[in-house]
Amino acid sequence: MGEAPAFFVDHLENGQHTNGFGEKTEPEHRDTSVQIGDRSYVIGGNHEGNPLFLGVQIHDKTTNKWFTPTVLGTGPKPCKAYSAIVLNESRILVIKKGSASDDSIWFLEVNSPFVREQRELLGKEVVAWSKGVRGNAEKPIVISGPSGVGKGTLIAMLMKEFPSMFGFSVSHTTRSPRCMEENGVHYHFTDRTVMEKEINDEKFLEYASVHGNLYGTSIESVEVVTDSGKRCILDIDVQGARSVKAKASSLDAIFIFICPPSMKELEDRLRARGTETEEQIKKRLRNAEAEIKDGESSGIFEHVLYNENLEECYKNLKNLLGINDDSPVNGVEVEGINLPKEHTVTKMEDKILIQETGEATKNNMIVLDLSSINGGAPGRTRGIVLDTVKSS
Ligand SMILES: Nc1nc2c(ncn2[C@@H]2O[C@H](COP(=O)(O)OP(=O)(O)O)[C@@H](O)[C@H]2O)c(=O)[nH]1
Ligand SMILES: Nc1ncnc2c1ncn2[C@@H]1O[C@H](COP(=O)(O)OP(=O)(O)O)[C@@H](O)[C@H]1O
Repeated sequence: MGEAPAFFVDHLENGQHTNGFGEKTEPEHRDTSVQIGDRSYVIGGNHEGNPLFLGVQIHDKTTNKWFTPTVLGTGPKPCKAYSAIVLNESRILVIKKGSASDDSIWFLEVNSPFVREQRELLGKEVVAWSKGVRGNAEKPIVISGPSGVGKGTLIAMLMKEFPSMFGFSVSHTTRSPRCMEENGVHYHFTDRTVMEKEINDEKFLEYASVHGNLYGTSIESVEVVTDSGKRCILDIDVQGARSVKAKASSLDAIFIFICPPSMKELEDRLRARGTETEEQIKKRLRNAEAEIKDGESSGIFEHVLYNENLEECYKNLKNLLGINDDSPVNGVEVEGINLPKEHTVTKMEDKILIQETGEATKNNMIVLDLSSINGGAPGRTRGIVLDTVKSS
């Protein structure tokens, strides 16, 4: 603290603070800086010597002092170069150049409500990272698997650990409620005639007859989750998954199939659960063989998880969704934003124009529309709308 890092002295001498967007050019490593009020934020290098964390340093003009703030949230890993631009007095957009497609847009919050609250709480200077994700990138998750494999258990674990991140699409069914099942929470329990009428009225995204009962996902049940800003989880059978996948107008979802370690174990779990009659158990086990075969070989499911050890399977599910133990707050795996390695950045109101540069380019432009961004630290900044404008 107090001592100016060498790179920044250089940078100030270069006088590159014209439009709140700065960049220092060194062959191997580039740092960037932006100015908000009396403060300059330098982004680059490592944070306090940790090679896994991108560094943040602050220079306060009024005191002419340097300091390293406490950095909250899982931030970006260092890379060779960054662009940064001030969005408003509380947020800096940081773009990693040429980095992995799901890791290029970040927000450094320097004076957001969360940062102010933490600053007060901790009694020191605080900034916070939040990863940017595309508005349409948080794909719904379709989970299928035979009865008793553990779908409900895994979904309940996700929802419990990440209540603000995931929402369950509550299906309609004509089967009777089990004890402990609540109408509107586990299922919308309904009559066959009512449900058939609603299916005819196009109120359902998909439906199927499973183990002798009708099950279906109403459009409304998915909308309720999406409107709440959460990522929708659907627990549906293989037929339902197939029809969701087949419809072009349907959900662009991630399809996961859960497999049991063996038929014997599946039977043991179903019996131990004690929610079905002997006849129902037999029917479910008969159907399970075909479901597993379909799940593993139909091409519907991009991911097959084996639920032998529950904790292990849950960990694998979280990994698959991009949530791991190192990033408990930052959420889900999303479709990334592929930024050109060489580019310039310009801000026009709520839009960020990223213009591809360099010899071998076609001068395409990427437009980030930030007018609908939401969320933020702690967690992701969602709602980025991205458009590519190809030069003719
Ligand atoms: N197609 C479809 N299947 C569903 C829906 N809701 C549940 N299912 C499936 O129906 C099957 C039976 O579900 P349930 O009676 O709750 O029994 P469990 O699988 O043993 O918990 C499971 O394979 C569920 O994935 C739905 O809305 N649509
Ligand atoms: N990996 C596991 N090992 C042992 N029992 C499990 C495991 N996963 C789930 N269970 C148990 O198996 C039963 C069926 O799980 P459940 O989540 O109801 O399955 P599904 O929703 O797929 O029908 C439950 O009693 C649950 O506690």
